[in-house]
Amino acid sequence: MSKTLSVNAGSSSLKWQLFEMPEEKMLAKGIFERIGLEGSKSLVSFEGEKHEREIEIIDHRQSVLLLMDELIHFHLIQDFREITGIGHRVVAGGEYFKESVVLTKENLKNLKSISYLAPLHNPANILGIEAFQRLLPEALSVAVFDTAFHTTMPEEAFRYPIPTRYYEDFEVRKYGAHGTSHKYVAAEAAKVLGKPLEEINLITAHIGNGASVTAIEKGKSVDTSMGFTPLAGVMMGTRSGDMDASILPYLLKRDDSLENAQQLIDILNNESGILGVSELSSDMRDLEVAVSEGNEKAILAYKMFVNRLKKYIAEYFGILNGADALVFTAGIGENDTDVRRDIIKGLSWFGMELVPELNVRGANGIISTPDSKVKVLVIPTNEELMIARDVENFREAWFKQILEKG
Ligand SMILES: Nc1ncnc2c1ncn2[C@@H]1O[C@H](COP(=O)(O)OP(=O)(O)O)[C@@H](O)[C@H]1O
Ligand SMILES: CC(=O)OP(=O)(O)O
Ligand SMILES: [Mg+2]
Repeated sequence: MSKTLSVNAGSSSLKWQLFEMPEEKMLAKGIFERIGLEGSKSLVSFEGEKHEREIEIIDHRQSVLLLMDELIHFHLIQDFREITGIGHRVVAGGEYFKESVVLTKENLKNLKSISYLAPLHNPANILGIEAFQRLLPEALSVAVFDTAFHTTMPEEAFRYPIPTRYYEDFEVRKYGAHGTSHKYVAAEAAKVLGKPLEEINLITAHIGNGASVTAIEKGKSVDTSMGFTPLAGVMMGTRSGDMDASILPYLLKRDDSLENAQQLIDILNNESGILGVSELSSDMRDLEVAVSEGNEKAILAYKMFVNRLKKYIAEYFGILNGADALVFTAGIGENDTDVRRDIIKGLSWFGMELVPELNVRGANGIISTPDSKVKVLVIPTNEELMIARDVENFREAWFKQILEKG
């Protein structure tokens, strides 16, 4: 028996779970949410108890320090040495990391060199990795990549229609993200549907602060909405999603406050999406309060958000030549009944209809009518469990290696 800590740093949150492995017994879990926003808070739950406190959390660095404090404060561990394995979500692995790896010095160095593939995420992921390596130098430290699940995409999906040399010389291609989540919910959805994953096609919609839609054919990712970086695809909390690249040089010329392209990319990553259009907040809960008050910018942002999701979902019905089910997950996908209702309302032609009484917050399973040709499911994601499993896989190999060495 050993304790494994999974750390999942998202763009607006840091989620964690402490497991007893290999039993997969969840000992405690928590989330630091609305990082960098007003009203940030920490939630910790264990043994049926829930602890919530409002606390100003400026950035991911602070959330890592708070996590360390909370593990001791709530007596979840007496000593950090009880944690013998720690798994980190890392968003981008690029061409170099196609599967989970032990974070050796060499791997960490290579990881640092590809932060440009996920500028909002990889630096925060690395910050967590280094903080815990300092604290737990003996523990097995593993990186689990969002991009790994998407390595099965065919070339026609992952290439951009730009000169071939940009792919061959500079590895410009689609990598996708949220793969650990898409993979987890796909496997869980197959169980709910009572069909082998290898025999069904699914469209999974991971809608959190970052959002992506994936086309999954017989258990394999064949296309996904995020691209070279997690800036692409649907509209998000602070990210624009897809747009015409010609807008970049145009704005650089027109907007005197812009000095270089990087500044503009930062704006597309941090000041766009729901925040940029609503001029209010990046958080869907705040947006919906403003929508209910009749705020026009908020209403437009909401409509645009739903519109982009509908387009990708519809596109993937085409890529898959039909799907057995559409799966909603992540912060908005799991909790937001309005977003689910409005997406499905516009896609009824594809054979999906919701049962309003089933489309509730906290739903877990099928929420569509028995007659729906395509089932609609809500599956709470569990990236942390997937991460802990990968740590465990390495631990077995690691022990074997030690035994073999005698
Ligand atoms: N009850 C809820 N209703 C609507 N949206 C919610 C609810 N709970 C969380 N969300 C939204 O989920 C988003 C965060 O999702 P999450 O998956 O935690 O993000 P990330 O992992 O990208 O940081 C925020 O926009 C938040 O407003
Ligand atoms: C890749 C990505 O956007 O992740 P998150 O949704 O956790 O920000
Ligand atoms: Mg997330």
